Amino acid sequence: MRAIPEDSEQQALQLLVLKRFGMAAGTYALALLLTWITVFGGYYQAPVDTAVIGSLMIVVSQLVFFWIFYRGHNLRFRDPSLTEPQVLVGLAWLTFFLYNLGTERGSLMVLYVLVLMFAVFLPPKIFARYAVLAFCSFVGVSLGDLSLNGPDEPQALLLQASVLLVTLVWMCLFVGYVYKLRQRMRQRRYALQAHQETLRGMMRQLEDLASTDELTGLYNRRHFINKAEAELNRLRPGHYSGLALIDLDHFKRINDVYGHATGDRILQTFASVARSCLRDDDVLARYGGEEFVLLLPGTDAERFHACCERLREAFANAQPLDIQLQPGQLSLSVGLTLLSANDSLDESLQRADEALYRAKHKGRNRCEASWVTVDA
Ligand SMILES: Nc1nc2c(ncn2[C@@H]2O[C@H](COP(=O)(O)OP(=O)(O)OP(=O)(O)O)[C@@H](O)[C@H]2O)c(=O)[nH]1
Repeated sequence: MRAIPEDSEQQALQLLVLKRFGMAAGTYALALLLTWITVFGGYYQAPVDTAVIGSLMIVVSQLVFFWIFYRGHNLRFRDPSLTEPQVLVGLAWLTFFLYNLGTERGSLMVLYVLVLMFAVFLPPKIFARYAVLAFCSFVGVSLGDLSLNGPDEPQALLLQASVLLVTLVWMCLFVGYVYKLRQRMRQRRYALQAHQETLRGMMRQLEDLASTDELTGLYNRRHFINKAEAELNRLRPGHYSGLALIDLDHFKRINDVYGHATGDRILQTFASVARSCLRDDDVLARYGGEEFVLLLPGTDAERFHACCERLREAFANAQPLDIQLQPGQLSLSVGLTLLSANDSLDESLQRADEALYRAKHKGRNRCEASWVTVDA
């Protein structure tokens, strides 16, 4: 298709519209067949030229519609199916055909129903307008014929007009019913969409709850493991991510001296200090108790070490509100390592843990590294 709609929704709509056009074109093909059956069957009372004109009307009008749909010009209109113009063309052609058919037109007036079937999804008022047009066209053509050729079975005309009237009234009532049904279905769809939106929101909340540590608002251990595994799978050879275990020093002492609530506030202080030191892509999680774990995607030994040093210093200088701490009371130790492709998360955590142990052993408040990687 040459006219490319803006998004997939428009593409789906255009596909639907083209399918409907295909149905209309198929119906016109049958109409063409009928025209020539009446001609060859000897029922067609006008000169054959008029049948040729009628057939050309069908072919040309369908080519024009096809061109409009093919180029996507129909998308500019409120109803991209162009139902009303199509029904108008259908009614015009049918009236022309029935006029030329002569007295046999009564047996083919049912074709008005066929044309109006394409309008059943229009609002009832608009449908009724086309039903009235169809009725007036048929009666007008029949009366015109009557006045030109004299009264040829006027009772038959009355019967035909009555049958058409009853059929069209019934169709109008049916269209009203279909319209109400569709409105009800649309309302239900909106209600369903609203429910789905609420459910999606609840799912998001649940996911947040399941992946977040309540006290610090950082990711929890389970979520970190998932993220780290995903990062490991993404890592290409020759590229590294930093992994660090961070442990607050002498935290038991802080709890003992200032109380558990203050200890909690200091854990929260660490979380906010760390957030301000890190980028959005960095993953920081509470690993358990006063231990945290950090994953820095796409880094190297030097930059990762510098980042952890920055974090250590920022925490050492932090001043939690309403807590009177002695200078140097806040400190942390870090064990660093690098993750590389084909590494195992367990082994890299083990390396970071060994480095952390060394940092603690050497007097705390420092960063120690285990740079041995599987690439090395
Ligand atoms: N306030 C508070 N304390 C916690 C929490 N989770 C763990 N802790 C405490 O953190 C302390 C950790 O103590 P240790 O494992 O002995 O470590 P530490 O005192 O920091 O000593 P080092 O790590 O060797 O420097 C324990 O007293 C835990 O009770 C928590 O959520 N809130």
